[in-house]
Amino acid sequence: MSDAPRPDKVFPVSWDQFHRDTRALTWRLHEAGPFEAIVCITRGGLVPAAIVARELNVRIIETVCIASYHDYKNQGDIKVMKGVGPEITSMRGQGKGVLIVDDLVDTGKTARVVREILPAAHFATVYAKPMGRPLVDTFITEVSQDTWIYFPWDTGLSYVPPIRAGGD
Ligand SMILES: O=P(O)(O)OC[C@H]1O[C@H](OP(=O)(O)OP(=O)(O)O)[C@H](O)[C@@H]1O
Ligand SMILES: O=c1[nH]c(=O)c2nc[nH]c2[nH]1
Ligand SMILES: [Mg+2]
Repeated sequence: MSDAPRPDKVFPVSWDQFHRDTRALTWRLHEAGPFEAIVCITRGGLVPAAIVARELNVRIIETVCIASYHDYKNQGDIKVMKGVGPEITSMRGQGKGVLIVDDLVDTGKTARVVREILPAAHFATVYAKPMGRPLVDTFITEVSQDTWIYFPWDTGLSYVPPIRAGGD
C-alpha cells in the first residue's frame, strides 16, 4: 500500500478540458524539444500521447506498460508488464531526445521506474500532485495530494444531488 493520504477531494476533467490542458502542455514541450520519439506510459498516457504526437509531429511512439492502482485509489506494487523496446533503448541509449508522456504523476512511483529506464529523457504529465512533481520536467496543472482526478475515460454522466438537501 502507498504512504500517500487517501484522496477525499475530487477534480473531474471533461474530454474538452483534457484536450485543452494537453494542448497547453504541448506548447511548453515545443519549447523544450525537439523530440524524436515518444514513450507513453499505458494506459493513462495513451490519450495525451496521441494529442502530443499529433501537435509535435512525432511519428515514433513506444509504450511502457505499467500498472499499480489495481483497485480504485489503492496503490499496490508497480508491475512493468512491457518494457521499452530496443528501437528506443539501443538507438537512443539513455533517452536523449525522447519524451515520456503520462496523464498524471501522483506519488511518483511510476515515474521513478520509467526514469530509471530512460534517465536522459524528458518526462511530461498533464497533471501533477506534490509528491510526484519533482520527478516531472513539464506539467500543466497541480492538484493537492488529497485530490483524486477523474478522467473522462473513467467516468460518465450521472445524477448529482443538490448541495442543500430537503428541497421540494
Ligand atoms: O505517481 P503514481 O502514484 O505512481 O501514480 C500515477 C500513475 O497511476 C495511474 O496509472 P495506473 O497504474 O492506475 O494504470 P492506468 O494508467 O492503466 O490507469 C496514472 O495513469 C499514472 O501512470
Ligand atoms: O484516475 C486516477 N486519478 C488519480 O488521481 C490517480 N492517482 C494515481 N492514479 C490515478 N488515477
Ligand atoms: Mg498509468
